[in-house]
Amino acid sequence: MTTSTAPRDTIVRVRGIHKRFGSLKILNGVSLSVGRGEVVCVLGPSGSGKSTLLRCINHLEKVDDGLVVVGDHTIGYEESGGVLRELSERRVCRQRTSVGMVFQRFNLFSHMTVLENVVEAPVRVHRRKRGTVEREAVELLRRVGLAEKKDAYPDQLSGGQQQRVAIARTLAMKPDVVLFDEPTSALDPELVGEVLSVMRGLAEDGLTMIVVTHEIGFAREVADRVVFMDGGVVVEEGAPAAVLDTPREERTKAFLSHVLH
Ligand SMILES: Nc1ncnc2c1ncn2[C@@H]1O[C@H](COP(=O)(O)OP(=O)(O)OP(=O)(O)O)[C@@H](O)[C@H]1O
Repeated sequence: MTTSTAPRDTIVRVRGIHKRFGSLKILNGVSLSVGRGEVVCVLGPSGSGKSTLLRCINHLEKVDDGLVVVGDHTIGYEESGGVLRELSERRVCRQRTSVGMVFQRFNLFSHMTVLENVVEAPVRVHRRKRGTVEREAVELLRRVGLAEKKDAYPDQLSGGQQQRVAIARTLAMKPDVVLFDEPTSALDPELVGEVLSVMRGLAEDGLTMIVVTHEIGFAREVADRVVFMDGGVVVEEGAPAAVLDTPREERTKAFLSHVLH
């Protein structure tokens, strides 16, 4: 958490995005700005569109309307002569590397060691030198507390350890922002704490994070801002204490009383 009150550069701008699946409207004009180094936790009931929002931010889903700007890039588009043109899938893939994503299911490559899992994408996608990437990967594994497991295979690790490797793998791409989609929901309860503790450390180190979570305690403690979504819109947002302890909107109150009791 950042205690400074100085204004921060905005790194992510989500502008009025709409997304439907068939006749179902899932996002109905969501806007969100995230400052560099800011931690934003997104809360809301099941089906409110939280995962879809993250998937639209990194263009895993294409929006029907609206724009997502990360740093200098309008995700999925390039500007030429004041006109936005859609990028080819190959170029979107490269652009997408500025937006890291940690999923509920970590899907590590089972035939690769922990170190190989972390090194694979920077070498393949960014075509960086393996030696340099390996040194950085060991440092990242140290950061998530798993340097001693670098030669292990995923099935030799607990779920919590695999998720920590997945976090290191995401960081290895040096993203401008990391999206976490319920990163602890698939874990046994006793393994949740170790992943949240790694995420808390990354927040303290100044990583820009958007975290969809049901962990209200984490949101209260680590978030700079909490965003409450329902029905595909942002219902309320603000400092964690304001949204969680003195919510203004009835829908936020109803959700919190349901999850906290
Ligand atoms: N690819 C898809 N095709 C059709 N419907 C989808 C697709 N992806 C999501 N949906 C639907 O969109 C709605 C919102 O889903 P989303 O996963 O964004 O919600 P959520 O707020 O993250 O919920 P949860 O907390 O349960 O993960 C759900 O009703 C879901 O079934």
